[in-house]
Amino acid sequence: MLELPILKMSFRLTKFDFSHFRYFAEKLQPELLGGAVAIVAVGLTAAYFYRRFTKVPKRCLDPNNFKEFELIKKTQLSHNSARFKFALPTPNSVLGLPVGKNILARGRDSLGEEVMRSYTPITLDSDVGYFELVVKMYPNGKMSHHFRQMKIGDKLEVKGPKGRFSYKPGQVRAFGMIAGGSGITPMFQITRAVLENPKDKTMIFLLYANVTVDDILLKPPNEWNGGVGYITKEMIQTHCPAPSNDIQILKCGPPLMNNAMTTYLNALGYQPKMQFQF
Ligand SMILES: Cc1cc2nc3c(=O)[nH]c(=O)nc-3n(C[C@H](O)[C@H](O)[C@H](O)COP(=O)(O)OP(=O)(O)OC[C@H]3O[C@@H](n4cnc5c(N)ncnc54)[C@H](O)[C@@H]3O)c2cc1C
Repeated sequence: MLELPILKMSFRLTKFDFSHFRYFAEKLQPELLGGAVAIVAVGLTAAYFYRRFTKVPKRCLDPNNFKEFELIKKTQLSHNSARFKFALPTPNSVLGLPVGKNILARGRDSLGEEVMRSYTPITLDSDVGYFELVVKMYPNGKMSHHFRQMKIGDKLEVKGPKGRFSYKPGQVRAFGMIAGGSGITPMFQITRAVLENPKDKTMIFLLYANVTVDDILLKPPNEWNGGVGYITKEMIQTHCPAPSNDIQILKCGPPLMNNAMTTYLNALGYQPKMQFQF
């Protein structure tokens, strides 16, 4: 039986505070309405001129057409994974990918046949002028072949955004994340978005399983000393938020792992709406 090392992290933050919004709602009086309309009008005019005269970053993705992006850097992370950095058309461009969404990449397998696969950039739209993918390449993988062959200056065809998951700050009190191998990428992207927004108080608990320690993607540079073994029902119980309407468990791993996690989560009382599989 394969032994899977497990990386566990938890980010403890406090509940979102809406009290100041409630204060304004309760104190709002009819005589203030004229002033409010005037303020809204001034606000809309300011927004128009802001958009007209400032450089709003250009979004690059097209959901219907593949667009080409040039590979500008490739960093080998382990024996079978690498980080790919692609340039956007201008230094001010942003990819235009909402948090939680993914892209479709098109390439050629070893027989020259067209192949398309989904990937989740580890960058956000706060990263201007480029985007990055972390890709795990399998020995006989079709798209893996394409990525293995890519050289600096080559172009990758990409379209999107795609995906059923959408993320808004404060939509849940806590996320439990269960990832395997390259399934860490959507978790990484969402975690970055939460941690980089000081107003977002969402708590995050991560269980991350890999075949060997060397396979752990995006791990901190210092020595890793997590647990060993498959993710069990008991680990979920210990490390993930308990079933509740204000939490969600996100799953992203190989099919067998996803199926096992769904069985455990169901048995632990997590209703389908509390689970999401990428
Ligand atoms: C929404 C979404 C986002 C994704 N984001 C990323 C990402 O950011 N980075 C990334 O590296 N991958 C990501 N993937 C996986 C990616 O889409 C491909 O499945 C993966 O790159 C393998 O494609 P391939 O054509 O090389 O392999 P295939 O030719 O499809 O398969 C070849 C072999 O690899 C095995 N294999 C394929 N995928 C997996 C897997 N996930 N785990 C274990 N074994 C597997 C198959 O069983 C088979 O034996 C994502 C998948 C989805 C659905």
